[in-house]
Amino acid sequence: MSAGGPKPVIHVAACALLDPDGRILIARRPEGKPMAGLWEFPGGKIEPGETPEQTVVRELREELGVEPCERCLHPFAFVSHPYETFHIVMPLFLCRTWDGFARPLEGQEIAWVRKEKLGEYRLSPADRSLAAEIRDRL
Ligand SMILES: Nc1nc2c([nH]c(=O)n2[C@@H]2O[C@H](COP(=O)(O)OP(=O)(O)OP(=O)(O)O)[C@@H](O)[C@H]2O)c(=O)[nH]1
Repeated sequence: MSAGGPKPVIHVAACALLDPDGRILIARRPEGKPMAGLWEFPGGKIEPGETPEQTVVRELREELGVEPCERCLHPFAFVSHPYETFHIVMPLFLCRTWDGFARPLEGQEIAWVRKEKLGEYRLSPADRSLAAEIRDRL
């Protein structure tokens, strides 16, 4: 692709798990992955044929071993953000109910964070406006 040419648009779906104490789960991208070390909401790329809800259910299972029901996923916000080599479009769901105990299954670090403290973590650039939305609207 030539510099300044069109960038691929990547469709991702992510979820903020919210516990009864009002804390939100974020995960730190492990070494070896692009944007390693930055904190994000659990989720991943939407595979062909998947709905964003199905992506979130699959990724939460793979990454954290938790099982939300699809109807527990509430659309909260979305981002459309230009990165250097791609453009990300990502809905963020909110989930307060799930089965299982969230644990890091893919070598990632996880943290349960109060909404006021999200800004203290080094978030992926696309997620910074989402953290502000959570702080203001939740
Ligand atoms: N999961 C997730 N990805 C995000 C967020 N914000 C953000 O910019 N991204 C970016 O969106 C892309 C999603 O890729 P991913 O690596 O999580 O997805 P995946 O597990 O399906 O991909 P892989 O199997 O290729 O590793 C990455 O470039 C990631 O940095 C977020 O809050 N959650």
